Amino acid sequence: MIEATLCFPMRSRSNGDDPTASADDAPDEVLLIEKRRGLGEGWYNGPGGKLESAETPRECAVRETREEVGLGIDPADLEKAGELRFLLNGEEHTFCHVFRTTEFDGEPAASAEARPEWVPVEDVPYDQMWEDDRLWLPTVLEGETVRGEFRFEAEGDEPLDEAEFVDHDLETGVSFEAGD
Ligand SMILES: Nc1[nH]c(=O)nc2c1ncn2[C@H]1C[C@H](O)[C@@H](COP(=O)(O)OP(=O)(O)OP(=O)(O)O)O1
Repeated sequence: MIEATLCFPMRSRSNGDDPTASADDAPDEVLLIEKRRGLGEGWYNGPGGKLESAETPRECAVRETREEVGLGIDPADLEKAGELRFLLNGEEHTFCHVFRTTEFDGEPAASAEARPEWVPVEDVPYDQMWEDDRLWLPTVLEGETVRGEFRFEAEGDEPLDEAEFVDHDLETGVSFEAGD
């Protein structure tokens, strides 16, 4: 079983040039990446990746976001927003911790792994993402929490991103342990 993370940096568009903007405006843009290699290559997602040994999910999300798009994040500024379990042919394939943050340093820059892009929340390209994302990501981008299980079926040893998405269970408004 793979343990992995996804991180969704968010900002408020109106905090740019708009003189009527206030810092309290709800975040309405999310930083997505076009993934250039690995699982889900060619699709949009948040920065993220697999945990390295002795790393916590928070540390992994911070490291992957720095490596993939160059943003600096304090682990304490990550808000836990979801836990997703991906099953392939009935077996647990990946357990993914989802984080959201509005606090980060720097400007996103492309890397060998990822091309970053700020996207208005209402324009998230769900047709160019994992099929399960449309089920849980809108809730995460609204500031809520999710816990889900997503079942994929494949013939032979096809990877998860070539498998067929068959069904799911999803809960919203879940609580996570402090420090998760
Ligand atoms: N069904 C799914 N929906 C989704 O939105 N993201 C998924 C997903 N299944 C896997 N992921 C994400 C979680 C994690 O961020 C990433 C794992 O992909 P990879 O194994 O290719 O990791 P990386 O490309 O980051 O590789 P490393 O840098 O070697 O860790 O894919």
